[in-house]
Amino acid sequence: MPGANDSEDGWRDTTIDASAVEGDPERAAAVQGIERIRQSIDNIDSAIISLLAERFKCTSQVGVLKARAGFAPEDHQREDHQMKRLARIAIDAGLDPQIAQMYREFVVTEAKKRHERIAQAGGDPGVLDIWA
Ligand SMILES: C=C(O[C@@H]1C=C(C(=O)O)C=C[C@H]1O)C(=O)O
Repeated sequence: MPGANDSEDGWRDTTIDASAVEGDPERAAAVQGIERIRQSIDNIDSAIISLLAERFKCTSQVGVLKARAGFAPEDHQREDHQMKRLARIAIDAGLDPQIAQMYREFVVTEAKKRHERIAQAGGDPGVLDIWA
């Protein structure tokens, strides 16, 4: 396909910028549309990163309370509840619930790793590079 290259990681790759237009009006319209949508994608990514920072601040605070009270990092009953809840929310929102599960697995696993580090430091959250 014109304009597509194989990238190092094996994906077919096209850099979408003015050079991708190649004098073709259909491509020019596509590039314009993509650039407009990318503004919203960037805004969404900013919001997600800010929300993740807040989530990790919260889970680290839970980690401190757990470590000081002698509780283990994991609570599988809470995780089961979250799994079911997020699957329902994803389906209602029109999102593949597998994506919600991948998100949940990622954040919960990272939260528990931080709980372990806090517990090993005797409940001191300062052990984390940054608070989150
Ligand atoms: C943050 C907690 O600790 C762990 C991490 C969880 C999370 O990231 O949401 C959920 C359950 C626990 O396995 C908690 O118990 O609330």
